[in-house]
Amino acid sequence: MKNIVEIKNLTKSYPNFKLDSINMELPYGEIIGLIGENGAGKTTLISLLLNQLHLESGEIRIFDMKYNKNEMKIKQNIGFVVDECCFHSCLNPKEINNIMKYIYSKWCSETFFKLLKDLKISEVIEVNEMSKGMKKKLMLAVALSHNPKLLILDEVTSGLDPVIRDDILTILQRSVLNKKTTVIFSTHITSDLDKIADKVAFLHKGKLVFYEPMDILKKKYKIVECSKNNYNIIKKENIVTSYLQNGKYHVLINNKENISNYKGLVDVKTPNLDDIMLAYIKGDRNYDRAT
Ligand SMILES: Nc1ncnc2c1ncn2[C@@H]1O[C@H](COP(=O)(O)OP(=O)(O)OP(=O)(O)O)[C@@H](O)[C@H]1O
Repeated sequence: MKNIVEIKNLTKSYPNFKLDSINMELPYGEIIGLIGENGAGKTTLISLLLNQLHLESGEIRIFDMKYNKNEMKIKQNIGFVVDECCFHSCLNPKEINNIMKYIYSKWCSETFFKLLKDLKISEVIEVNEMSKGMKKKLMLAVALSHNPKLLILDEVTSGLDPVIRDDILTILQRSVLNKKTTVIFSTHITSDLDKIADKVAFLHKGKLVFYEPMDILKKKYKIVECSKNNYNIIKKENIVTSYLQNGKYHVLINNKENISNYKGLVDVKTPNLDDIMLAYIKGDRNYDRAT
């Protein structure tokens, strides 16, 4: 099997939200970033991948297995970090190590204590004495200490200072290179993805807008800023989405458009992930979109 995870037509509904027919394949040894505005469905998708929520329809296969009969086998090979710290507040890392030895067959105390040292977490501080960032780092150390094939991380770098964030990104990259681990992580810090992601999945209102390799994304779009008159000279079939802000049109176009035709009439730049997300989200809100 060439994919570590296969998601087919995955759907989950709440009264005011639907994660809608998600299809994704996660290959071995890649880092996949999951982006989207607040409430887009990232945590819902991650919870489904961890079998913390029941899916309504569709299928998830991990290591070519489904959860219904193989939960233990699958979970032995997954490391995860979720938003809520899942350890009892009275425990310290030394005690957590003693518990994890019995939970994970491939648990490695040496790796765990080395990671705690690298991440500057004391072995004897109790969870209730830890800051939010320290709890995140503890969860990451646990997630990485049983040699997982798949890491599922919900906002692992949020609330952490830039130095620790950089250390974590390096640890993740190393893990992928050395062990062919696959990482899927949700984040609002798109610059972290610029540094390490192989692919990016963008969720918007429960739908997967795109799931693309980073290098292709970088070549696929341009952002054009222009007046309304000049907006009208851009070929409509090449406009992906657009919005009006501060009297200027911001237009996400696909790279087929020959921008040199409009020299001097529009400002053109290569968008980063934030620009692409903003264009989709604001364009969708119909901020006085040009017609
Ligand atoms: N238990 C629940 N009951 C009803 N609605 C829910 C429940 N959990 C999540 N939702 C709704 O599902 C939608 C998606 O939430 P989710 O937490 O997956 O978004 P997210 O992309 O992770 O957002 P954020 O970036 O803010 O963490 C939201 O509209 C949320 O209100």
